[in-house]
Amino acid sequence: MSIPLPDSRPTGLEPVFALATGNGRAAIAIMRVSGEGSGDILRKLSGKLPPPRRAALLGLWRDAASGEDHLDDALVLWFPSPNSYTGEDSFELHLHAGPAVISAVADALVEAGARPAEPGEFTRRAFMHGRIDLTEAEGIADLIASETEAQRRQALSQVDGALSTLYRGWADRLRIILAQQEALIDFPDEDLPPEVEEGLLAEIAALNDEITTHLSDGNRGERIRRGLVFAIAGPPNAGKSSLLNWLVGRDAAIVSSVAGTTRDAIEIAIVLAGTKITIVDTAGLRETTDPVEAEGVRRAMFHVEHSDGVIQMFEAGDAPDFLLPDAIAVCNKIDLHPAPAVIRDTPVSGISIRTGEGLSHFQATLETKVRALTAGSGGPPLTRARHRAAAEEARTSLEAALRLDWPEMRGEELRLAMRALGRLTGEVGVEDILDTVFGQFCIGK
Ligand SMILES: Nc1nc2c(ncn2[C@@H]2O[C@H](COP(=O)(O)OP(=O)(O)OP(=O)(O)O)[C@@H](O)[C@H]2O)c(=O)[nH]1
Ligand SMILES: [K+]
Ligand SMILES: [Mg+2]
Repeated sequence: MSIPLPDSRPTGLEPVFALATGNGRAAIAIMRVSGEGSGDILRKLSGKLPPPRRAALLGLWRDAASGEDHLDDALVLWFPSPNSYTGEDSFELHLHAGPAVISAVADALVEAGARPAEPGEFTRRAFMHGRIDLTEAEGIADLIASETEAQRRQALSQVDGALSTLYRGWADRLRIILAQQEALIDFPDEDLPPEVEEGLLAEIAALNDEITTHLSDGNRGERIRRGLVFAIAGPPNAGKSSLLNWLVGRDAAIVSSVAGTTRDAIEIAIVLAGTKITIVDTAGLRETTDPVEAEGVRRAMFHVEHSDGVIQMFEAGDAPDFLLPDAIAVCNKIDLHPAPAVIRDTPVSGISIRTGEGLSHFQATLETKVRALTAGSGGPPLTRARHRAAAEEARTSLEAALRLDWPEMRGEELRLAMRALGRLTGEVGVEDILDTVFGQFCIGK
């Protein structure tokens, strides 16, 4: 016989509300309310509670009992705890999206005892009530912010628990390692065969290797999340601004025959190979006495150093002496002169922005580069500096544990590694970072 679950269970947090849909003209606006006492609020506005998780068309009043102030007729969804996004009693009102309707309903909710939600508060509550862990909450924020296929896929897999499963798997293994280490501490080594300690060290080394592999992913998850940056660099008049304009499909930067036209770096985002790419057009690199142009050159060098990739551009008939490491070499104006096929073993893309020759080949080269920078094998990639820091901390402690012979000290390092893994999923010691994580959300999520 199974014991029926209670209809709803109190979670102790005051009711909050927010618009879950965006501003601007729309047919429907969804107002979400969550927290203890949400049922009473819904009863006050609509006079009743609809059956759980079943859409019901109900009239809403400032006070349904007195029939005072009819606010709207809305589709209402009632989600009793724990089967809701937050894990709390909550409900949704699908309102007619007029600003006057929304503000009247918001006023009525305040009058009924709810307060406006903070950014990310619904998801924070979902985390607090154990509905999701911290990596899943971050995945939700990323999914809401996703603009490209690659971002969407990565965020969704994180929401579905890919990172969470990986990190929990490590924590489970470390828990067993720790228990074995405790046994070694409790029973002097003469009582235990040496294989026990050897096996334990092998386990620590294996876990350490996996975390190291996870960390040496070339930052692909972080890159997909924030997008890649490619700088176009080269001498004045190579056609850098012309190439930017071609890539973004509009006249974004000034093109002229005057060498030194571009001074400020011009950054424009496009989507290439399903990935967000910010293209940065920079000032032509040359010695100059003009202080404004010199500042432009300094900024160009900064972008070359801090981008994920460089498109090194030059004119046909004016090949450079050296190529930047890993740069895509592009020779422009092949309508005027032939391009070299390679420079120092690096293949060169010959193009003419004027005639269009070679441009589709160049674009394919760029897409290949983008894929190479974001492709990876094996498990899900970490997607935030926070993940990297905690995984690095775990690795540092595991490496220390491998070096230490004294069981108590090894045990201490293993416990530190355990803490670092717990922080990844938000199980331990994360109070100080919650504001940062959830503060990045929009209001209403
Ligand atoms: N013949 C020919 N001229 C081109 C081609 N592409 C660009 N140009 C011309 O080359 C000149 C310089 O182009 P820009 O795009 O301003 O060059 P840039 O590298 O941005 O120059 P700076 O900003 O001064 O460093 C302009 O007059 C363009 O019209 C091409 O494929 N063939
Ligand atoms: K120019
Ligand atoms: Mg330019």
